[in-house]
Amino acid sequence: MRMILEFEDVRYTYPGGGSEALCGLTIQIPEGKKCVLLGHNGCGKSTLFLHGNGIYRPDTGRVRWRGQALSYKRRDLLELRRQVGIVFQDPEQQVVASTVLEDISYGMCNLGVPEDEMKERIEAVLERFSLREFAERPIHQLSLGQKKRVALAGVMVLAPALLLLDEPTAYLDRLHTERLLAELDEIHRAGTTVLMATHDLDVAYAWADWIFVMNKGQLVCAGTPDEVFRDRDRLMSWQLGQPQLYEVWQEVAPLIQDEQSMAPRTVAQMIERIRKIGKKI
Ligand SMILES: Nc1ncnc2c1ncn2[C@@H]1O[C@H](COP(=O)(O)OP(=O)(O)OP(=O)(O)O)[C@@H](O)[C@H]1O
Repeated sequence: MRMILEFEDVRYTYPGGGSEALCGLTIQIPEGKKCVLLGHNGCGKSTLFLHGNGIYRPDTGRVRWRGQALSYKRRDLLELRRQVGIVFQDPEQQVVASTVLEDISYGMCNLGVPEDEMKERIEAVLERFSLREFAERPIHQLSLGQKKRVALAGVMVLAPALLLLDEPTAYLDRLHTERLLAELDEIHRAGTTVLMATHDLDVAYAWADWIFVMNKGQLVCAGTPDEVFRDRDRLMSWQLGQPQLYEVWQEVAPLIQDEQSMAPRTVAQMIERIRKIGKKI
């Protein structure tokens, strides 16, 4: 597995912030995966992201992009930020211009993308994120969910190699959560590595193919969803639990004598497995 972004023993304390936010964080983000980052409030997820595109610089330790230690020179940082896109938890932090169109153009203007190419990319992104009808709309007239889409579109228009998303499903209803996950699948299929921080264990379980768990500024676990969610006591010690579907399956599998090692990841998959076994009985 090739690593796209790596942290090696990174320590970071916010100026005047008291205790360390990252306490020797070592993590390797594999290229081409759909990754999820779990961890309780304040364990350092956002701080990791802000180191990932060089907004913050470690006090000690190293961050590597595609095997190379980050350079913090202005020009190198601009290039890094084109490749590592961050979608913040709160779109108000991110969506800065007065209309959707202006906002989506903003990053490309900063990078000096030629006008023709800019137009092409904007068209593609408006289409892809179903934002055409909002293009001329003042941002303040949009709902929170719509602002989140604009923030994602504004990052994706730069075609990053790695997309870091901070709690993208927070405050979204079920339909919009499913729609977002489908869009992230699409983004991933088109070649972008995705790392999503979330508190929603069910979303993590249904969507991720690789999961990281952070606790108190360090990485404490990494693996497939099945590996990570197996040990309930360990998860509880990090103030996490198990996804609902996984918990239900632990009870159901012995009853229907399903011995496959992989648990189902969605309700639809679980129903299919139960039906199959039912037919045999
Ligand atoms: N600007 C700041 N100044 C001082 N301390 C900060 C600042 N931002 C975050 N911290 C502290 O750094 C630690 C890590 O915070 P961070 O926001 O990275 O956690 P998180 O895992 O993203 O949390 P959440 O799940 O609540 O979003 C926390 O103790 C937090 O209080």
